[in-house]
Amino acid sequence: MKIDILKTHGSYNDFILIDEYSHDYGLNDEQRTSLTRTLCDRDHSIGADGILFIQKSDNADARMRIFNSDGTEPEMCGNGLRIAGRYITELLGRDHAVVETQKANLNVQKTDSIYEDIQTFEVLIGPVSFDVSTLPVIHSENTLQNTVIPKLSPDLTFTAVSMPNPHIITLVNEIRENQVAEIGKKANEIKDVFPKGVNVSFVKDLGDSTIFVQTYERGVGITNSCGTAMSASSLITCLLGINHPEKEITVLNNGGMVRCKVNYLKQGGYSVLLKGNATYVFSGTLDFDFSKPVNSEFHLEEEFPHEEESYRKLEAYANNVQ
Ligand SMILES: N[C@@H](CCC[C@H](N)C(=O)O)C(=O)O
Repeated sequence: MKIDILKTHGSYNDFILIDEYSHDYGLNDEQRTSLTRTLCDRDHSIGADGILFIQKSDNADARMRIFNSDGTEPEMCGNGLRIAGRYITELLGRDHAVVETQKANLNVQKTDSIYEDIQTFEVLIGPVSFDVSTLPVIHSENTLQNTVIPKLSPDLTFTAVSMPNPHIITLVNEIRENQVAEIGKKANEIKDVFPKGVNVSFVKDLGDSTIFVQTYERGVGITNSCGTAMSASSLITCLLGINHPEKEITVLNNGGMVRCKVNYLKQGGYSVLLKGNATYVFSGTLDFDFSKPVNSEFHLEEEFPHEEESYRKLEAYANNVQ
């Protein structure tokens, strides 16, 4: 089967985008899982943190489904939604779109460049909930806030929040990647605490409304960044009094930088506005053999070097802020 693909990234959280909106490839979920596992393999294929499937929607402008590199389908993806938003708005010739995701229809808007000449989109992340049943996390109280999870670590304290995919966040003085990896892996093994797994983020406050976030993603492992995790981390720093709702927070990560603004909702609760790049890397056609995925071939059609060059400048700027 011939399938067009677009390689993209949001803060170097990288995705392959497959347009099922314009092309009816007739894929079923078993095939989507097979495509994802095969193509995301960094050693033997294109490599990516996940695949974004863009589809028609009955109640929004389009629908985004995200599959993690291990083939599982999570509820949401913040960096991916910016990319889906760019793709959909360009397809429809508009600046704004409403995108159906697993738990909610979300707004995506093209906005001012986050840094010189970068395709920038903002997405409103939600619904946000601290109710432990929404992650889920097995805990004796309704919320888990600033609390030690003994099976995970005797000294780190975590806050659990769904964005609506599940996150736990800890604030630390220093981020050590091997610790993020170890705790993240463990959290995804203790199914009696996190039955559906969890994204685990370590956050360092850098002062002046700036934080650094590193995340171990459920279904992927350590990534350069995670959009819903950076939104969740911004929210947690507001709850801890380090940052403030309605004020922009700069979030640095290993893939660059985004900006988040925590909003109070009139009806109570929060949403988070996530603003950042939606960068195209290359596009091409895949000759995919579902009976023998390893035999599949990829033909490169177009590269976007100008986008990559601009993004490198943002990365250099972000490295200087740290
Ligand atoms: N990278 C994403 C989140 C993708 C889903 C996550 N791994 C999960 O399983 O919940 C983002 O940018 O939010």
